[in-house]
Amino acid sequence: MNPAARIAAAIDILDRILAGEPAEPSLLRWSRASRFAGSGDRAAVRDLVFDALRRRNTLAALGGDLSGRGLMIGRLRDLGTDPETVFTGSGHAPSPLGEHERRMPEASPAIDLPEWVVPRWRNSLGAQADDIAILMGQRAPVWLRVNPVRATVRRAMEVLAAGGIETVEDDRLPGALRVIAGERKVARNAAYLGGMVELQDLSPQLACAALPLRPGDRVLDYCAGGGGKSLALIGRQPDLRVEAHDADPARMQDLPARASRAGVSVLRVDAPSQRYQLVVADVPCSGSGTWRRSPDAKWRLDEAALDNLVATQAEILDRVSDLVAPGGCLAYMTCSLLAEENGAQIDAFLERDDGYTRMSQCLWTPIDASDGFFLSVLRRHD
Ligand SMILES: C[S@@+](CC[C@H](N)C(=O)[O-])C[C@H]1O[C@@H](n2cnc3c(N)ncnc32)[C@H](O)[C@@H]1O
Repeated sequence: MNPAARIAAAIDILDRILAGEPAEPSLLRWSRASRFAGSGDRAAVRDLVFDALRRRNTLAALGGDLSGRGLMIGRLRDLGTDPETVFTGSGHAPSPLGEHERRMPEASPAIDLPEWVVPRWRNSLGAQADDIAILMGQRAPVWLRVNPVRATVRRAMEVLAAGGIETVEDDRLPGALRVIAGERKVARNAAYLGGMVELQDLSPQLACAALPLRPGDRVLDYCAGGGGKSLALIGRQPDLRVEAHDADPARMQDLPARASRAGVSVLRVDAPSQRYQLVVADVPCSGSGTWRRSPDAKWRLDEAALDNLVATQAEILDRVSDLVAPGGCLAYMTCSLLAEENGAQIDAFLERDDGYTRMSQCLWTPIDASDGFFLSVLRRHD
């Protein structure tokens, strides 16, 4: 496919997404119906669609319309390319620009967030709010966590490099590697398949590194999902006894294979009833800190869904508060940047439950780390 044909494909997919279809199924449907498209075409079309969703308001303003065509016209203008050179109608290129599309719209600065989110975003992030919104319009870097059970950092970097994946270490955390070339090859690389590295963004790695852990501690990962936090914690302290729980056990189905690849063991528990030295609650959230990875989610979230998430988070806090041993810690985490899911949620919990003291609290953002990620560590009184 030539560049114009890829843009034409992205226009069709974006129109379906704007009509309400989720992004991944739309892309999959297009891939299945387009056997002629090679892997390079599929990756390029995916990038066009996701780039457009990340900066939807900006590109729609530049393209004069919130539609697949408007977004692609806006993207070309943003890149300094005259859209008429691409929208030619010849071959598989999109049809020529209409009269209204040819007119360059008056520049109006746009923030790439849903309108209802903007006041909450600014209220949560203060003076950095608009800069963070701009960073959320860019592609996310890929980060790896070296698993010390399987390899040294140097060895992991060598195995990755042998497969064409270049990485650099990061001053903020030993064992965190930023991928600077070959991102798409990671899942097929021997270092990944052999458990030397896991895909994990820098910010949750920093959060896991900040948790208090002692050899032999009993730890509960209460919202374990695929087990990213469990594995990161055992990587730091292999003598932990980690148990994983999730309200939806199917979410943990990959955990045994991931743990065995990493050379560690994690016990899955249906109904935790013991007391633990550390309980991690990596609660369901808006994902607003990861919107550059899943920009579709940014436009699909609505106020009612956010209210439901905030209520679920409060219920989880109330439920896990009794699972922490006296003197132990509760680590509340979200990949959100919104105060109501983060600091305000913890303030409200501490008002309801006087058995805890806040030990530390941190919000990482793309300005100082990578994805937006929140951690609050609370200590249960003896
Ligand atoms: C942010 S994800 C967890 C990601 C995971 N910790 C990781 O690192 O891969 C939140 C998880 O919480 C689970 N969940 C939702 N409601 C829950 C509840 N009431 N109790 C326990 N887990 C819940 C979801 O099924 C989901 O897997």
